[in-house]
Amino acid sequence: MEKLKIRGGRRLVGEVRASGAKNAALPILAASLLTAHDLVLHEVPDLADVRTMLKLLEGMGVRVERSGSDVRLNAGAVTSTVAPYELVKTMRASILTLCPLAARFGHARVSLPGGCAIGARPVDQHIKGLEALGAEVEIDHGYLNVKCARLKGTRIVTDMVTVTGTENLMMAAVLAEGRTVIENAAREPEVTDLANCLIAMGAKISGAGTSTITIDGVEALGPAEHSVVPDRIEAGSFLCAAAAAKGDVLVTHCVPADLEAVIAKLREMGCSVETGADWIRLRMDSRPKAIRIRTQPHPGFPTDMQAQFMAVLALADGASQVTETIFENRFMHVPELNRLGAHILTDGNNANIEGVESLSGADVMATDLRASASLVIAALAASGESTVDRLYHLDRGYERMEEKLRALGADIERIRL
Ligand SMILES: CC(=O)N[C@H]1[C@@H](OP(=O)(O)OP(=O)(O)OC[C@H]2O[C@@H](n3ccc(=O)[nH]c3=O)[C@H](O)[C@@H]2O)O[C@H](CO)[C@@H](O)[C@@H]1O
Ligand SMILES: C=C(OP(=O)(O)O)C(=O)O
Repeated sequence: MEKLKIRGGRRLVGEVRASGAKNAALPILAASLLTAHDLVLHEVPDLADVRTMLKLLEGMGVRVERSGSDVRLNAGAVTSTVAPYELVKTMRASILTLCPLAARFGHARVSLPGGCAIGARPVDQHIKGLEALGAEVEIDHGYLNVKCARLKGTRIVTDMVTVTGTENLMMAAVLAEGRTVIENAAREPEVTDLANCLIAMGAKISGAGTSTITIDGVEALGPAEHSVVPDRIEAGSFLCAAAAAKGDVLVTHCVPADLEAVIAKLREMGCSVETGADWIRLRMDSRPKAIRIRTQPHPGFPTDMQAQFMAVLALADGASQVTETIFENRFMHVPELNRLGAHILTDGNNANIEGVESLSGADVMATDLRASASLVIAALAASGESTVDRLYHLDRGYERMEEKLRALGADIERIRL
């Protein structure tokens, strides 16, 4: 068992580089199934979720060569179109293999991901869209079974904005016959990054990054090389760490335009934030101001930053309100933040945060990926020692987080029990 031991109260000063984005790397790795040719990727972060996706693809017969953050994939000799429960249960993003498999091979058997800590997270929009493209989808024994001839382009309007839903359907449509239009599409930068990779493979896609994506299907895709976009959520997490613990931190290898809503809220809290072409510098020396946050699909404030902001707002001068509109159960960090001395009350999807002057170290437990980052941030700002348990959540989505924080002056170490 591994835990993080953090002695808080140190200012964070220095430079930290964001890794490639988990949420872009995962769909792009799945996109390798769409071609018999090599897909060469750069900036693939070394994360538990990436390792799970590579294991899933290898299990299907995809050849994977990995060297640091470079990965070469070849799905020229796929032997299985099954995504087994044992892997899917550890990573919901496994559902992203569903549409590439159906589009290229005409069949797939993918375990239903099921609910998770932050909410029920159904995949009905993925299924509905794939059916509209002409596939037959059946559920048996917890698996989605898909059969289809060549998919046929159509107009799809999703009931809500869904990120992996948009990505999955875009991957189905690239090999379909004719034109597909996805309305109410997610506009997240990771959707655009996947589209850019697919375009490099020979797909015909326009409108990615807007709510209408148009795809003209092609018969086959070719080889490509692509660099995964920087992780805006990791970058934002380091900015929150500096806002909570105080200091002067420069985050490099990031896209400030992808973090507009986050930067606006950091400024509203009183942080000094400067940006350049691919960097963000945050300076903070005072107590944060209390603010209101409402999570929204991109370009609104991201749900994946909600927990980390709550750690900062726990220390604000005054009362803040956070409303979570995307996931029904994404406040599990609240009782743990309260163990560190925060005063947070939740009521449905609202959290009221009565700012306190200081937090104090405690033993806390991570419940999901961003909740773990939130606890690390709070512990960095707290006086005394904290431990953060259940690190496998953190390791799903942060590459060498403790090393990167140590380089900024944090007193943090991973302990093995
Ligand atoms: C791997 C990845 O990229 N994960 C991100 C992705 O998750 P993910 O793609 O799973 O999240 P969605 O955008 O699909 O979910 C948005 C909302 O739609 C609902 N929904 C979604 C699909 C569906 O078929 N039916 C349905 O009801 C979900 O339960 C949720 O309430 O976007 C989320 C929202 O920005 C982020 O928090 C996750 O980090
Ligand atoms: C919720 C997240 O990931 P996933 O969709 O993989 O659970 C996340 O990245 O914050």
